[in-house]
Amino acid sequence: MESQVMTNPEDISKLYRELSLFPSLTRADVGPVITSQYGGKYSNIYTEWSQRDLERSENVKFCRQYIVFHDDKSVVYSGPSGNCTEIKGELLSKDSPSGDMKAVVRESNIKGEDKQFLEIWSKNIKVKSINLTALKKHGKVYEDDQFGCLVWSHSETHLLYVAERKRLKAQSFFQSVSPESCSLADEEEGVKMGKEEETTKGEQFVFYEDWGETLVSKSSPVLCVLDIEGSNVSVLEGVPDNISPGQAFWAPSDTGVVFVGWWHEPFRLGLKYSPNRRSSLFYVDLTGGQCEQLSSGSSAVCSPKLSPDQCRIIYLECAVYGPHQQCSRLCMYDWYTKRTSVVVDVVKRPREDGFAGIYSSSLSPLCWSADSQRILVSCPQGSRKDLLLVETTTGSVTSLTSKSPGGSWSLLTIERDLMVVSWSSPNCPPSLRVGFLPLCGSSEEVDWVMLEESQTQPDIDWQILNFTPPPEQDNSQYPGLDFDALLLKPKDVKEGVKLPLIVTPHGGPHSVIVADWLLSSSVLCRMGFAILLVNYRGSIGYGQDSILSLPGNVGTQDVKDVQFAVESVLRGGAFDEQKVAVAGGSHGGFVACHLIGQYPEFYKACVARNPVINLASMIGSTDIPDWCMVEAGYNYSTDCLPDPAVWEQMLNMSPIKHVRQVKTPVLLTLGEDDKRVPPKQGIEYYRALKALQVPVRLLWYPGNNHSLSKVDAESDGFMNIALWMTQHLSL
Ligand SMILES: CSCC[C@H](NC=O)C(=O)N[C@@H](C)C(=O)O
Repeated sequence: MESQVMTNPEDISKLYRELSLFPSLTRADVGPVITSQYGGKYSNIYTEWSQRDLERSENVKFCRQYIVFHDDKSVVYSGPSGNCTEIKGELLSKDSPSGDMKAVVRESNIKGEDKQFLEIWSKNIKVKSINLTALKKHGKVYEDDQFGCLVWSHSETHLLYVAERKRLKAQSFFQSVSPESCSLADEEEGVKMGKEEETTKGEQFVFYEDWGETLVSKSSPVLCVLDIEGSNVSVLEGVPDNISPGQAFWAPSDTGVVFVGWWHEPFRLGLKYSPNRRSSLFYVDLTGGQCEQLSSGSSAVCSPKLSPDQCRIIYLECAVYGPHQQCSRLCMYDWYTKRTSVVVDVVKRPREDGFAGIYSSSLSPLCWSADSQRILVSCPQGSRKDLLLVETTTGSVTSLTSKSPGGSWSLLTIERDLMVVSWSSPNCPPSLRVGFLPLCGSSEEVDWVMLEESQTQPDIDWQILNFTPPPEQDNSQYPGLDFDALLLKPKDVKEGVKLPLIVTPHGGPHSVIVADWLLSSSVLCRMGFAILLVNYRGSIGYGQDSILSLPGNVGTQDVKDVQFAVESVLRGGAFDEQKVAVAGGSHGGFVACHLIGQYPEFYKACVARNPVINLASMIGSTDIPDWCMVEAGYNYSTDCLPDPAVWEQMLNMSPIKHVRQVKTPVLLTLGEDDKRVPPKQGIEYYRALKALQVPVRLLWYPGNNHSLSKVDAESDGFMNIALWMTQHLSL
C-alpha cells in the first residue's frame, strides 16, 4: 500500500524545528488605566512567553507589551508597543498595585557562586538590590507554582515571599576549622554582616524529606517579609510547626498574611499533580503572631484569591487522598462574617447545559470581576478547555466560550473586567486575545480582539469523537458513562492511501487531553500520521462519576476504552490496520504497555515515557505511594504497611503481568531523576523484554524528571519516537 509518511531524519528534524518555534503564553498583567492628553483611556498589557531554543538547548522566556485603548466596555484600538525582550535570571517578578514599582527576585552567578537578590525598581532606576543569600535569614527563595509567591502589601511598603527555612551549616566532627573551609565570598559577606555563621556537627548526612517530583530540595518553606524602606527581611513567626506554608498573600489592610498550609506529618507526599493533600487556609496575624485556621482542615484546598473589595476569598477544595485530580468545589470565605460557603459543588454527571464541574488546581492570578461578584475559571469541559463565569451569590455557571471555536481557552488574567486569554487548538499555536467581561446579567457574547495572531496549520485536520462503551464494558457502579477522543490527521490524503495511526492514551490517569496546540502530535501529523488521543473513562472534565469509575479498574477499563476507540476508528476504513502504534507517558505508558500485552498482534510499535510497569514494586519508591493503592482500588492512610493481598492485586493489575505475551517492539524513554515513576520501573520492563527477546531500546535522560521536558531530552525523544514509528510500521 502506498505511504505518504515523511521518513528522512533530516526532513523530520527540519519540521520539528519549524513547529517548535511557536511560543506559548505563560503570563499577562494589565497595567493601570492611563488617560491620554486627548482623553482616550488605555492600559499596557505585559505578557511573558516561553519558547524552545534548540541551539541553546533551553526554554527561553521573553516578554512583549501591548497597548489597549478602551472605553471600559470594549477595546477601541490595540497593538504591540515594542519588540520582544528575552528575560534572564528572573525567578519571580511583580509590579506594585499602583504600577509605580516593580519587585524582582533574581538569581545571579557571582564569582562562581549562585546568589539571590531582591530588587526594587522605580521608574527607570533599580532603587534596591538586596543580597538575600548574604543576609542568611533563610535558604533559597521558592519560585515554583506550588508554594511560591511574590506579593506587594496593599500599602506597597512590604513584600511577601516564600523561601526554604534556614539550616545551620553542617560540619563533620572531624573537620578542623581552617580559613580554607569557608569560601572567600562567604567570609567577606560574614565580615560585612558583622557575624560568623553558626555551625552544627553531626548533621551533615541527615535526610531531609522534600515535596517530591519537581519540588526536590523544597522541604520546609517559611513565609518571609521584606520591609522595603529598611531593607530588612524577617521570617514570619506563628505558622504551626507541622505545617508547610505557601500561596500566601496580604490580608485586608495588611494586618497579616493568608496562606495555604499543607500538613507534613507524619511524612511528606509528592505534591505535583496532587491537589488532594490535607491542607487548609490559615491567617497569621503580623502583630501578635497568632495563627488562625480559616477552613475545615479535613479537606485539601488551594489557590486562594482575594476579591478586589477585599471582603472575600475564593478557593478550590477537594477530598484528601482518593483520585489525585478530582472535580473541585469552589468555596468562598467571607472575611468579615468568617463564614464559608460552597459556591459551586462537585458535579457528578455533566449537566444539560454542558457544565461538567470545575477541574483545576490553580485559579489564574487574578480571577475576580471588578464588582467582586463574579469569578472566571478556565478548565476542561470534556475535550475542550472553556472559560467559565461563576456568579458567587447564586453559584450559577455560564460558559463564555462554549459557542466560540472549539479549542482551548486559558485565562491569563482579568483586571477591571478586561480579560486576557491564550487560545490554541490542535492546528493553531497559541494566540493572545483580550475582551471585556459582559455586564452582570447580560447575555452578550464577548467581543474577542486578537493582540497576537498565530499561524494556523492548514495541513492539520482535527475533530472530537464520542464513544459509548459496549454494554459488556459498562461500569456497573457508574453506568452509562461515555468518553471522547481527539483525532488529528493530515488534511490532504492521496487517493488510495491509508494512514498509519498512533494511539495516545494520556497519563494521570485523572487528567485529560484538551484540544490544545500539541507540538509532538502536530509534527507527527505533518509527517503523515493520524493521531488518536483517547480520554478514556476516568479522565477529568466529564463529571466526578467518570473519575471514580476507574480506581480499582486500571488495566482493564482504561485499556478496553482505548482499544474500543481504536477499533471503532479503524472500522471507518481511512486507516491502515497493519500500521497502528501506541505511545504514552506515565499512566499513559501503563496503558500502552497493557495494550501490547493484552492485544499482542495489534500494535506494531510502542513508545513508553517513564511508564508505570509494576504497581507493587513502585509503591515503595514513588513520591506518591497513595496513588498505587488508590488506583488498585484500596483506601490509603499513612500507616498502611505492606500487605501480601494488596501487593498481589497491584501486581495483577500491572502491565508486567502480561509481558510474556508482548511481541511489539518497545522504545522506553526514562528520566534519571524521576521521583514520580522511578526509572527502575522502565528498567524492570526492559529486562523482561530482553529476556523474552522482544526488540527494546532504552533512552536514558540524565538531569530529567518525570516529564522529560528539558529541551534536549524532549527533542531527542521526539526524533527517536518518530524514527521508531517509521521503522517498526515499515514506512
Ligand atoms: C505514581 S505515577 C502516577 C502517574 C502520573 N500521575 C501523576 O503524577 C501520571 O500519569 N502523570 C501524567 C500527568 C504525566 O506525566 O503525563
